[in-house]
Amino acid sequence: MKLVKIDGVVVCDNVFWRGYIAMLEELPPEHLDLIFWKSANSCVKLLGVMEQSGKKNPSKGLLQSEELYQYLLETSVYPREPEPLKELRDITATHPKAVMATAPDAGQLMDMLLRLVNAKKTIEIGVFTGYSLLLTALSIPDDGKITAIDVDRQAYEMGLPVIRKAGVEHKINFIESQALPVLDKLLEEHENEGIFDFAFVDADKVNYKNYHERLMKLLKMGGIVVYDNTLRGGTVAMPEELVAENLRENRRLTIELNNFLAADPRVQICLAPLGDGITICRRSPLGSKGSPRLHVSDIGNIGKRTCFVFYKRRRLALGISELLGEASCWRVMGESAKKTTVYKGLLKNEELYQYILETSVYPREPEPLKELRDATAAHPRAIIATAPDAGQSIDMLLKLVNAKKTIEIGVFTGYSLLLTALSIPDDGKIIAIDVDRKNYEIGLPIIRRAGVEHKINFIESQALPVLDKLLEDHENEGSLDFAFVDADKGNYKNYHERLMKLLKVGGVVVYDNTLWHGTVALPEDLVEELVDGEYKKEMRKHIMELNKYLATDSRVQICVAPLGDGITICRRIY
Ligand SMILES: C[S@@+](CC[C@H](N)C(=O)[O-])C[C@H]1O[C@@H](n2cnc3c(N)ncnc32)[C@H](O)[C@@H]1O
Repeated sequence: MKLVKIDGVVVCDNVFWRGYIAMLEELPPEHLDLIFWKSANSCVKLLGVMEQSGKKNPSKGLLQSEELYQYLLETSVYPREPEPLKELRDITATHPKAVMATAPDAGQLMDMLLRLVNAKKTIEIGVFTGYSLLLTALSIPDDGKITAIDVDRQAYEMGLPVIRKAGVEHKINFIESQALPVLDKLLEEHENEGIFDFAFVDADKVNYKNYHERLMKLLKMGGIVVYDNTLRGGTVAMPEELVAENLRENRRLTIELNNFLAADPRVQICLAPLGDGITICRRSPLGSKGSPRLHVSDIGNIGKRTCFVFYKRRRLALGISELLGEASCWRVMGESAKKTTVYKGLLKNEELYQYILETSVYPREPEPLKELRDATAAHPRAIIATAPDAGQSIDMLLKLVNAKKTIEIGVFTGYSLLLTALSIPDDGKIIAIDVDRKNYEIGLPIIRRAGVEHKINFIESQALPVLDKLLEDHENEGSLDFAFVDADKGNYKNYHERLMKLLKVGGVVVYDNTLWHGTVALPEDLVEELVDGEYKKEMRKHIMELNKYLATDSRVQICVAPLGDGITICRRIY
């Protein structure tokens, strides 16, 4: 590791997180004002280490820099945070354990999910001062109900005056108790089975799997459970010996949970690096698309343990989730780590990104998509393909809006197109537009073999005239359930204006590359002009403009997630 001090600033070249940690331990604190860190993918990363401690919402350390996290909060989250939530966040900041509160960026995604499933009956395990509870209460309708459980009423009482003032206390049934007996009590009444739309779990990690088992009965099909802290400050991707001793047990439990959820065929999942990492699980029928790429032949219990019996590539494997340690579970369901996905640099290190891919994304990626990803890897511009982690969230969103009619702007070799085609029903339709058919033809044989070509209407054209043509026919207004935009950044705002007419109310549009390798949070003079054939500086300007524009557009609810190269999810409100 090379450390150089220039004008009081410590500059460190080619350090991976291993060196980074060692470096922080070695250096006296007065040297830690600014560290520039040049990583393998030639994107300069800026770490404001000392500044972090003074922030009201310091990042939980998942992203490439504190600046990127603050950019996300200040551009997209805070401007839309309802006043009572902000007040509750400020009160919580005075609590000695303020770090436990749900992060506002994770909160914004939860709000989106609550509205997408039209949540009315929800469960919250782990209330603390009530940030996620209040956001849920503000999101659900006036006759909605939240069963909120925490062992400690004192912290809840810090937030209670704000909840009262916001006029939503009547939606909350706060129970001061251990959560397990409350869930078991609910399950004694058969009519409670399958009646909850949504659950949020942010409590004792040791019980997450027990909560999951109960929630699989309490949630309705299509209902959502969100688990918090599933990336644990990134420690899940670190070798144990590099993790502070007091964090090891939670790291171990989190790794176990992640493996368990990745193998659970009862849910479709998405692991997103928001807050401290959240895992979204959508309860779906056994054997449906989006469940692990394992053929589940049986599911049952041995004693209190849940067992999955599955085949993989014609070999029978018996995976007893609770009996398997992380290594053996991995062996049963893991993919060998082939790097066919280009890391876009948003997270604190590539290891964390690979962890998400290998734990939650690749094991569930349908075979044709994997094939298309491999075929794309040989393309000289493979970097522009939609990232599989972003793809997994798109698949979740498609399901949540029951998408049938969709549009895609920017097809390239067809990764996002194929995943959409696999996700929508057999009579679903996708209008897919790209100026270049040649690349689409790389993926086409795979799309054909997957038996989904009939859902696709590929149009080789500039996208704007196609959208304008669609809008000439009034019948097309409000006809689309979903749109994915991943093309020329300079036109995103033009696409948005058209899509606000073509999408139905409640429909979703996802924009790709909205964090642009993290350069949105870098000073302009640190951004390289041209990288891998992309005009970084110019695109950054377009993207930053778009982010500001979307943040103030009242026609949509938004959520920015650092998946792939950053995606912005917009749900049309009116
Ligand atoms: C980032 S790639 C799309 C990646 C794709 N979503 C995937 O899953 O791999 C961008 C694509 O947008 C196309 N494109 C650029 N400008 C366009 C325009 N004005 N209209 C239509 N397509 C355009 C490019 O040809 C390129 O294939």
